[in-house]
Amino acid sequence: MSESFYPAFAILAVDDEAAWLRSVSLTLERAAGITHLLTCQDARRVMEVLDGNDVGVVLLDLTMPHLSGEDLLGRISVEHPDVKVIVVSGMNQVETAVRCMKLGAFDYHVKTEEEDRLVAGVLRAVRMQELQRENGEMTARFMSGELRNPEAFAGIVTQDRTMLTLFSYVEAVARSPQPLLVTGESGVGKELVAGAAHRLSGLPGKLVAVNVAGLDDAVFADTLFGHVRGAFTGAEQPRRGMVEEAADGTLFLDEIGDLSVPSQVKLLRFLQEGEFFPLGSDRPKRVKVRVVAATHQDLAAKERAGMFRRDLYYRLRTHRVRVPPLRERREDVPLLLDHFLGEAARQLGKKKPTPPKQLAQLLMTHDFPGNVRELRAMCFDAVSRHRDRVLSMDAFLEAIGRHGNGAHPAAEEGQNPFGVVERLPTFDEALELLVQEAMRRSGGNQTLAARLVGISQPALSKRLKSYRR
Ligand SMILES: Nc1ncnc2c1ncn2[C@@H]1O[C@H](COP(=O)(O)OP(=O)(O)OP(=O)(O)O)[C@@H](O)[C@H]1O
Repeated sequence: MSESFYPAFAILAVDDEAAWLRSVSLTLERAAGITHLLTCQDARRVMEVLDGNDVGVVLLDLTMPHLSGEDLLGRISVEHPDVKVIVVSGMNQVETAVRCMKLGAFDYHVKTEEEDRLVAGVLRAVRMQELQRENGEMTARFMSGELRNPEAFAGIVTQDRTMLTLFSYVEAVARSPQPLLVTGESGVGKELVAGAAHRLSGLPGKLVAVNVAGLDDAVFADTLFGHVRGAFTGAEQPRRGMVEEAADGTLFLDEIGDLSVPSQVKLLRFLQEGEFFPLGSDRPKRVKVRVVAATHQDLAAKERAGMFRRDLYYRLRTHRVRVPPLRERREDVPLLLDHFLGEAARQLGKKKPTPPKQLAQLLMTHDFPGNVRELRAMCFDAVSRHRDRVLSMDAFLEAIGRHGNGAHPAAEEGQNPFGVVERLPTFDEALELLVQEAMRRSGGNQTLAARLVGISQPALSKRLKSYRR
């Protein structure tokens, strides 16, 4: 069975009339892209089909020879309670509808109603089934605490518990067709998470990344949806958009918080309908792509401020993860340091340098506003300057502003830390507090504590001794 069948489970249509089965199959495929459909004309075979296939939704006729739809509904509710049954009856009778709902039907439709309503009902049942499955899978994954495919995260170096829980979540929702929203500060590794989500999705198509920041609406539409020949002056050739490039794969929309409001409308329409119009064309195209969106912005705040459409926001955050900043997982710093020193040495054709013992400890005291990207850049800079066997701390000290050059960043920003203190400490008290904090941050390492506050180790040691007296 092709991977691109939608949805992941089958929809079983049961009716003794072959013409209705044909018509409903065509309608569901055309209007909702549903291609994973089984049909059954003989009511007596339905339980056997359910036992032998992964069926999530059943469309059930009520009046059939041999076995009534109501009897079947009762059996399905008992033997396959997770399956959503939509009764599609020839009769518009309230009493029958009420009886069916009591027997466990998910929904009740009448054959003569407009087909849009049935399609919407089927999509509701599909979504409900998907959510139920995702929920079950996530619970199982969290309970076991194990990753089924740890290799999908191999490029993401971490030992942090929050990150490992995030991996379990991403794995659990990876096969969902619904969007995944990845938030977190710049440089935390959001793009790496998107890559893992794609690898785990099992989708046969490509991962296509588009940075939507700064795209005006026309460029956004052209980039995503492409154009036909002659769509605008200069459009001499038709061009496929990124959505088509990502068909049966993943479309990664980076910096989604910067999307203009008109472009938000276009994206929402595509997410809701699964179809789009290339520029200059009035023929809709339909493709299946999984959307993963990322932003370093606070989308909830943007939504509250009216700068991000609420409907799109809720659609995008169906599944969501927040990648924590590096300062919230400082124990990752030594691992990442080792990883990037190795990577930098390989790329620069050098032998991997040995870092001084205190380096990791020093870096763990830094807040890394630029997160993992900042640490990576520091390592590359240090390795490119490196000559001797042991790596010099200087490049790192410079990068984190501890080299005695220039003022402390807090002072530069006009935020003197003593500004908030009611009673100013005396000079000696302030020094003692500073030394204590440096010792705390350096984990009791005097050499490192001395570097943090810009004095020599013997001078620090002398002060410590004087405090003990
Ligand atoms: N845990 C990690 N292990 C190894 N490399 C990482 C890790 N996290 C981030 N990186 C590396 O750091 C750099 C920044 O990561 P990435 O581009 O994924 O961040 P981002 O959150 O998408 O940033 P932005 O918001 O600026 O787009 C990349 O070179 C990436 O490979």
